[in-house]
Formats: sequence, structure tokens, C-alpha cells
Amino acid sequence: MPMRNQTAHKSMDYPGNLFVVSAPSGAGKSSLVRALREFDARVSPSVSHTTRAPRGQEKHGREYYFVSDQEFDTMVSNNAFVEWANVHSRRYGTAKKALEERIQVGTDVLLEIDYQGALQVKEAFPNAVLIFILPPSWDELRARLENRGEDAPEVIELRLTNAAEEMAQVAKFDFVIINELFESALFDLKTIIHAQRLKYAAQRSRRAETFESLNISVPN
Ligand SMILES: Nc1ncnc2c1ncn2[C@@H]1O[C@H](COP(=O)(O)OP(=O)(O)OP(=O)(O)O)[C@@H](O)[C@H]1O
Ligand SMILES: Nc1nc2c(ncn2[C@@H]2O[C@H](COP(=O)(O)O)[C@@H](O)[C@H]2O)c(=O)[nH]1
Repeated sequence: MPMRNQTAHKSMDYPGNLFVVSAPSGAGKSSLVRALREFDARVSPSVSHTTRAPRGQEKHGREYYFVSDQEFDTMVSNNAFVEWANVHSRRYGTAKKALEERIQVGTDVLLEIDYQGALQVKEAFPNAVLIFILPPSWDELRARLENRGEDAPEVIELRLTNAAEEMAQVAKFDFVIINELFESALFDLKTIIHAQRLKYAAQRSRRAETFESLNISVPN
């Protein structure tokens, strides 16, 4: 895993919630997150940088910022990523500035990233909620990748090989959802997000009351 140089943000540093969704390729995380956002406009996705080529109808700045290896290297040297990782032989990273600016103003941000990135985010933001999506079976995972029809057979094989290592990380996550029936997995995702918002709001208001009783202003 790449070396990082970051400090953990103290709990309550930021008013926005940070959710991280990881899954082996094809388990259905993008589909779930897309469906979630139709119900919940408060969840704002983060657009990652990647050195992989666009596929299908993907657009620069919408699904990803598609950058060269050199551009990615420059961002790494400038410490511009909150996390980055090699995934399926390509590099992917989350820009630090854009993420911090959004959670600082109270936006709930959702990162769809791999497990290596998720664990780096948890180190930097201990309040981040890590959610892992599992497919119901290996056969179904393969079928979803094949039926999606967007990756070459050798890419599908690489993603399936990597899936074993990814799934071995599941215990490090705060929540696990099995995406068998789509609607049921979506309900689980909505519930986790709702529960976290309530918990965080309660913690903040308790803290505000404590500061109020001491007659001092609440730091952001
Ligand atoms: N519960 C489900 N039942 C059947 N098919 C599903 C289900 N969830 C997602 N799919 C389908 O599986 C395929 C893979 O889903 P999706 O692209 O969302 O996966 P992903 O985890 O985001 O993959 P990647 O990391 O490669 O982007 C898609 O064709 C999607 O429509
Ligand atoms: N560590 C990071 N992983 C990321 C990021 N953005 C996406 N990803 C993960 O890469 C794989 C492959 O994605 P694909 O779009 O090429 O199918 C998948 O697991 C994504 O979650 C990132 O910024 N950091």
C-alpha cells in the first residue's frame, strides 16, 4: 500500500457525514448508490481521479477525472489525495481539497472506492462510515460482470481474481450488505445512512449543550 502523510481529523471536526462504499467489481455498488441518490439528494458523490480509460458513455468530470500517469504522479507528489490505490492494475484516488471543502460546509459525501482507499479514509477521518457490499455468490458475481458487458474477458478474470482479496477485508468495515435482492440491499443502505445521520446529529447537539452550559462558543 502506498505511503501516506496525513493526520487524523478529530471527531466532530466537520458537520458533514462521510460514507464510504466498497465492493468487489460487479457486486452492484454503483447501481445501489445511483438508486440511493434518486431518493436522497443530500448524499453527494465524490468524483475520483483515475488513470484508466473511459468506458461506455463515461464522461470526464462526471464518472471520473480521467488523467494520465504523469498527472496522477504530480497529484501524489503534491499530497493532493486523501487516499489513492492501485486497483485492477490502474490507479484511482480521491482529491483531498474537494472532499474537505464539502464536508466542512455540512454536505454528506459518499465515496465509492476500493477497500485500500476505504481503510486510508478511516485513518484520516475516524468518523467515516465504511460499508461493504457483498454479492450473493461467486457465480452471481461472474454473471453480473459478464452481463454488464463493459469489460473484456481478461479484465473480468482479473476483477474476479482480485475479488477474493477484497472480500477478505470485510471484517474491517462498519457494515456489510448482501446485494442479492436489489430493493432489499437498497433498503439496508438507506437505513445505515439514516441511522448514522441521527447518531451524528445527536452527538453534535449533546456537545453543543455541553458547551452552552459552560457558556463558551461551540468550535466547528
Ligand atoms: N441485486 C442485483 N441483482 C441483479 N443484478 C444486479 C444487482 N445489483 C446490480 N446488478 C447488476 O450487476 C452489474 C454490476 O453492477 P455495478 O456496475 O453497479 O457494479 P459495481 O460494484 O459498481 O462494479 P464496478 O466496481 O466494476 O464499477 C450491473 O449490470 C447491474 O445492473
Ligand atoms: N481507492 C480508490 N478506489 C477507487 C476510487 N474510485 C474508484 N475506485 C474503485 O476502483 C474499482 C474499479 O472501478 P471501475 O470504475 O474501474 O470499475 C472499484 O472497486 C472502485 O470502487 C478511488 O478514488 N480510490
